[in-house]
Amino acid sequence: MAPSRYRGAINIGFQLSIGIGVIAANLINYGTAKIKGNLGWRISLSMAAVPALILTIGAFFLPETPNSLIQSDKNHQKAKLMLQKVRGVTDVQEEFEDLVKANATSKAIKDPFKNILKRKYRPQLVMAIVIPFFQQVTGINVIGFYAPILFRTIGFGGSASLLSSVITGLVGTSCTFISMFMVDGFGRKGLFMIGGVQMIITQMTVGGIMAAQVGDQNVVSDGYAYSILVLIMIYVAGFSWSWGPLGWLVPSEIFPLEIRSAGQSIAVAVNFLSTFIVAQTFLTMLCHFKSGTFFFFGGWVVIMTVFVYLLLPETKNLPMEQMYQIWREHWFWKKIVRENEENI
Ligand SMILES: OC[C@H]1O[C@](O)(CO)[C@@H](O)[C@@H]1O
Repeated sequence: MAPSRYRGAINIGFQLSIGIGVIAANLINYGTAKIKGNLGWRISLSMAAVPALILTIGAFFLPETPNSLIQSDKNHQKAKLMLQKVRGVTDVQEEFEDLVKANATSKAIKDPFKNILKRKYRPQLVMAIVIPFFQQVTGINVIGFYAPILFRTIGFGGSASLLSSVITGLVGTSCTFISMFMVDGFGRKGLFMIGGVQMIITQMTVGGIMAAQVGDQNVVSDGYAYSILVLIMIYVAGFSWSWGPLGWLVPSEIFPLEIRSAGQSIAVAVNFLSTFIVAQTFLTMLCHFKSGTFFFFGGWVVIMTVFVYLLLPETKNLPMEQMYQIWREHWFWKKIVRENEENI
């Protein structure tokens, strides 16, 4: 329902909320870690139930949306009244008719998972898989999990964990906020390129410094330690205005209605699966690759930046109904989707 001119900004609210949640969790952990005895971790763990509790109680007071009233075919008049209430105006006829039409269309859709396998949807299927995968192999969660140890290793001592939460939290959230203002004007591809280059340079440089400086004693000079801190901040900034929000936004806007539910499910499943795999493997990877870990993820960012440059069309400001055109006009995808146009 978001107007196409603001679709990017509104969608980025999702990643922004994740970022605010991460800051809140980090600060709670920092505070509870100071509690003596073994009460700290219990408080920290149980605080995770607070947002869930608010949502659960809130659900009891949540009114039906106009959409769900139309969907359940209960009462169109009630749906219209609800739409008027939500919008705060009485003239909602046009939007109401759109909703009824969209509902009829979505009811007519059968087998979205079978549809998405058709050749004409190949670009969308590829994007549904690779974009969330790429978001995770930027290595963001490795930096997030490993940052406290990294900062301690290079000599930041006790303040390391607060420092890392400030870095991954405040820098990240502010840059996601900036992304909200840039995404519909400047475009998705530009942000992907800038963030990608930032992450490549910073990861390669941190890897280089770690390889050259961290010996058996695990100490680096102050100058190098501060350089690593600044480099990690630039890396987090790069992620937070590119792959962080856009890794959710782009898959959400490229699927036509016929495959939207399947496409979104695949994208979210690939994201969580990739997050799980990276989280489960990065400790072993750090033990074996050491500073090579930074080159490994940096290498992925090179691949994904080239991929976006060559294979992802710009999607800013385009109404969702016209999105199918971008593949027909694209130098590569047109060969895949056009050959099969008679099969639409
Ligand atoms: O939402 C996508 C990703 O962004 C982060 O929240 C970091 O800002 C990650 O923890 C998550 O995997």
